[in-house]
Amino acid sequence: MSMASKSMLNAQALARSRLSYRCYNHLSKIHVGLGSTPYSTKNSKVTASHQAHSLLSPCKLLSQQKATARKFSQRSLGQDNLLDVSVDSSSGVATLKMQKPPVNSFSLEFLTSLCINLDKLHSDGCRGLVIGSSLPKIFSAGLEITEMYQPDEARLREFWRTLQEFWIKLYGSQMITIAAITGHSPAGGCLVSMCCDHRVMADGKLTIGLNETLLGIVAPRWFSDTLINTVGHREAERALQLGKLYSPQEAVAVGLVDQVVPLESVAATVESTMAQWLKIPSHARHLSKLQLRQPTLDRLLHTRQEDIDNFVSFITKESIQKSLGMYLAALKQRSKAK
Ligand SMILES: CCCC/C=C\CC(=O)SCCNC(=O)CCNC(=O)[C@H](O)C(C)(C)COP(=O)(O)OP(=O)(O)OC[C@H]1O[C@@H](n2cnc3c(N)ncnc32)[C@H](O)[C@@H]1OP(=O)(O)O
Repeated sequence: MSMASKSMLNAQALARSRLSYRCYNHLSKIHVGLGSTPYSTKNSKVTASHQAHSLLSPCKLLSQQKATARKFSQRSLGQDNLLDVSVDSSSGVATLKMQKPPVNSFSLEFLTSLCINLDKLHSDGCRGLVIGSSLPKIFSAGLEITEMYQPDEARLREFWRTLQEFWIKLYGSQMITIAAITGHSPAGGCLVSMCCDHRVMADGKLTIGLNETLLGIVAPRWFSDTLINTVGHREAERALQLGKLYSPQEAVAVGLVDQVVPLESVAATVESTMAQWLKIPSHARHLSKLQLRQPTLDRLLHTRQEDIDNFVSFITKESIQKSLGMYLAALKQRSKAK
């Protein structure tokens, strides 16, 4: 490598480390210790495997080993039972695959794991992140409905806080984020996709959209802001009210996704898109992203507690619980009938 390109890389690395990352700073103040505090949960404890992950520092470590690194070697960060995370040591691009059968629904444990892994990849200096799914035909079915149905209030609050946190981390991420949408992506699944900088969706009988009204619930302001920022105000008005689930072709037509390709081409398309984005100086790219996204992030950052209170008071209403119960029963019925 020439001296000129070395010093440019150094300057970029320095700029990255100096960049005052408002979201992360803010979050680390608000929610320190997410990675180290055992989360007692309904079904399990989330910590052991995450702490094992945090002993590794693949991006930094491996960049020092550049001379001996094989081109495109994949370094697995291991798996917890919910996520499969690996890092390409030559590019610093991480791939995070959701693997929570049957439908990658976002429970408290799952969201906690996602937050911890995002923090880890960010602090390891990863430059890019591909979010995908290991489950065929499913990106994510959105929020785990049983978290909201007949809930324990303390857990419900933690669930919503962790969802907020995940959104804040991902929407403002310093990494280049690309969603590889190889399956259905309703509600929270669509939200996660929209947080990414670029969305590649597989063609076929799949759907994506914010369908909350179909469950009788109302997407909070930060969900709708994210949609407005993605597809524009008018399209968002219709989509939110109708709970519209778009086909891949419809989604690309309104800009909800950026590319639709055959399923077998999703990985290659994501890789070539990432390669293009990686050519842009990282600090300039990230500051440009924040210029557009920070006002939306700030709106939630300034009202997090109020948003949790609103959510809890809304979701625990008898009428809303009734709607959720009916929706869950219909899902189960449909699943049984298959
Ligand atoms: C103020 C509140 C704001 C809330 C904001 C966000 C809301 C959300 O994100 S709510 C979640 C909304 N999600 C959905 O409406 C999606 C529902 N699921 C589906 O449409 C389908 O499951 C899907 C198209 C994703 C996949 O279809 P299939 O592959 O055919 O799977 P099945 O439908 O047979 O489902 C298998 C199994 O999973 C259960 N399931 C599905 N989605 C959820 C979910 N979101 N939460 C919990 N459980 C879910 C489904 O009932 C089946 O269970 P079993 O009957 O036990 O097999």
